[in-house]
Amino acid sequence: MSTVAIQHIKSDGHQVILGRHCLGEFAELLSTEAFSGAKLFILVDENTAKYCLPALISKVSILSDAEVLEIGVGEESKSIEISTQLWSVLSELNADRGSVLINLGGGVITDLGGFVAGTYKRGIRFFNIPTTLLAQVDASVGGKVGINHDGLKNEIGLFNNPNTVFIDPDFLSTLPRKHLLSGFSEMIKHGLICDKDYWVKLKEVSFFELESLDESILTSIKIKNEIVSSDPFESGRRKILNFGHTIGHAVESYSFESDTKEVLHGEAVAMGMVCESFISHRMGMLREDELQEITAFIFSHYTRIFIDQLVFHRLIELMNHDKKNRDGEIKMSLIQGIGNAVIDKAVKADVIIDSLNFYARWVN
Ligand SMILES: NC(=O)c1ccc[n+]([C@@H]2O[C@H](COP(=O)([O-])OP(=O)(O)OC[C@H]3O[C@@H](n4cnc5c(N)ncnc54)[C@H](O)[C@@H]3O)[C@@H](O)[C@H]2O)c1
Ligand SMILES: O=C(O)C(=O)C[C@@H](O)[C@H](O)[C@H](O)COP(=O)(O)O
Ligand SMILES: [Zn+2]
Repeated sequence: MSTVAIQHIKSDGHQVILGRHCLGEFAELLSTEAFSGAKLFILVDENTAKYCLPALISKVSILSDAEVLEIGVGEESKSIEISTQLWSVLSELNADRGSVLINLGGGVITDLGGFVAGTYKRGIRFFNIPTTLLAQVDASVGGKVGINHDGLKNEIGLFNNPNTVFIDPDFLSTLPRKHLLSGFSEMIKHGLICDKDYWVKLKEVSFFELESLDESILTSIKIKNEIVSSDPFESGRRKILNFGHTIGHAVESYSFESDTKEVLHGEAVAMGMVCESFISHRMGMLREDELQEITAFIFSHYTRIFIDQLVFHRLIELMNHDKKNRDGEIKMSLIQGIGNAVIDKAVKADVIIDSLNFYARWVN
């Protein structure tokens, strides 16, 4: 959109509103009868408190009276301990069923905040104001909320939609490049699973002029929104959004328990997409040249994550916990050519090991 007019995208019973200046609509909404007298709470982490909260309050002045709940930065905060602390603080501050939680941050804040809002007193209203690329194009939309548990990603959670999602790409101006790239990985996924033209366009994206990203942010939100609206509770088609995640989540979970340096969600998904493209090729669904095209593009943006061959079996153990599995088999979402995903494909451990070796040894 290289700063297109504000977009209103209808979702499952709520709206996603996108655009620079869209927060003016949030200010209007909060001054309506539906929110009159409601106690307002804003959930932030240390970075969004510093980089995003002042801008939010200056654009939505009613929020200057809101209670700010600040948590530590990073994936570790997506935990039952932090959830418990937030439930307690809400209770101490007399939050009632009419109260409202505003999640201002990346995917950690929107996943955790949506979970806390959905469970506190059996559910209070909440808004998402995503401030990372990853949360703007993926995490804030679709209603999957939750926390990690026993070292497993998103093991506990709900489907719980916000009242409205307000996406202002201006927030991205302070986001470090590694987090921009992490979000870009989910955009690549959107192209690979259902839009070949978009995949081709993404090859031209520049991170030096952030405004040039706006058009792609809109495309990604439309893709994600269309998929989740067609299958909100992931009984079938929605599983295509999990392409790259069977292996990606196992790598992230492994990074929690090992000395490996922290692996960001999008980085792990980028690795997962290379491996799962290899598996798609091995199963006769993806041509060799397409596999090479995907792999070369991903390696041109992301450095290789090193995982010792000796722990490949541990990754398989972690994959045995994936939510898509059935009948004791690892079930993956794969691609049948670029732009076309398929679901529920049973994949044997030896093929997964081969894909991890392909990733570890790939050279252009
Ligand atoms: N629910 C879903 O559908 C869904 C989809 C994709 C990912 N996720 C989840 O999202 C999480 C990852 O989200 P993320 O990548 O946004 O991580 P994050 O929330 O940890 O944010 C990344 C970093 O950016 C900082 N930050 C946020 N906004 C900023 C800004 N505007 N300027 C400067 N710094 C800023 C944060 O403090 C953090 O350090 C993972 O837990 C993943 O599982 C959920
Ligand atoms: O919205 C979805 O559906 C997704 O799968 C989007 C993913 O990018 C996201 O990482 C999601 O949180 C994964 O969910 P999970 O069910 O595999 O835990
Ligand atoms: Zn993801």
